[in-house]
Amino acid sequence: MSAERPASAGSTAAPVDAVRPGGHADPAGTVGPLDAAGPGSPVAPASPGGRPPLDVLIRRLDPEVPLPSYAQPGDAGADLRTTEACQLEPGERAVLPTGVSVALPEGYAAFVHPRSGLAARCGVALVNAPGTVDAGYRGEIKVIVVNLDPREAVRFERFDRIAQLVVQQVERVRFQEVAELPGSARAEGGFGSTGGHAAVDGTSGTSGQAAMGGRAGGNRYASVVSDREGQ
Ligand SMILES: O=c1ccn([C@H]2C[C@H](O)[C@@H](COP(=O)(O)OP(=O)(O)OP(=O)(O)O)O2)c(=O)[nH]1
Repeated sequence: MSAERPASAGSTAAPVDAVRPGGHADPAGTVGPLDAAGPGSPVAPASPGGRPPLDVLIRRLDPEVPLPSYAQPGDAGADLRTTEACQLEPGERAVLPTGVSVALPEGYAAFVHPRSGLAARCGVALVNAPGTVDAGYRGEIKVIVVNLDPREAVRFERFDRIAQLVVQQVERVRFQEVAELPGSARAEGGFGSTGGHAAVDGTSGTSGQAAMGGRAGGNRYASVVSDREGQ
C-alpha cells in the first residue's frame, strides 16, 4: 500500500487551486441555495451567444456542500465536490457522493466529466466518463472515480472538487430502420482506419487487438452477464 497522497500532492505538480490542500474550503460554501447562478456565485455562468443561462433546479442533500459553480467565465463545466473524504490506492475506484440532485428540463442531460488537473497530476479518471445524468433522474449525482496511478495513492477531502458537470441539450431520436444506409466518405472505416499514430498503423508492438474486440479485449463475457443481471 502506497503512502497517502493528497490529491494536492502530485510529485510533479505546481500548485493550482483545483488540487491545492485546502482547495476544498471554498468560500462559496456559504452561499444560499438560490445563489448558484446569482451574485453569491464566484463566477456567474457564461451565456454563449448572449443566451440567458438555463435555470436548473438543484437540491442540496448535504446542507453544507457548496453548489456546483463555474470557476471561470466561459467554462463549460461546473465543478462537483465530494461530500465524503476518500483515499484510493493505485487501481482502486469509488463511487463518491456529491450532495446534490437536480431536475434538468426535458431535452437536456448533464454529463459528469473528469477534471484535467486531477488526471494529469494524480492519474484520477472517471470509470464511466462521461457519466450521463438523465433529465428524469432525481437521485444524488455520484462520481465514479478511479486512481490510475500505478504507484501512489490519492486522497480526497470533503468538498474537494472531483469532477465537472456539463449540461447540454440532447436530441431524442426515432430510429427508422432501413435495408441500406446512404453512402458516405468514411463508409465502414473505424477504429483507427485513418491512421495517424504508430499503434494503429501497425508499426509498433501493440496490435490494437483490444480495440478490435480480439484476444486482448478483456473479460467481456463477465461484463455482459453483470449488466444483464442489473449488478
Ligand atoms: O456518473 C454518473 C452517471 C450516472 N448517474 C446517475 C444519473 C443517471 O440518470 C443514472 C443512471 O445512469 P446510467 O443510465 O448511465 O446508468 P445505467 O447503468 O444505464 O443504469 P439505468 O439502468 O438506471 O439506466 O445514474 C450519476 O449520478 N453519475
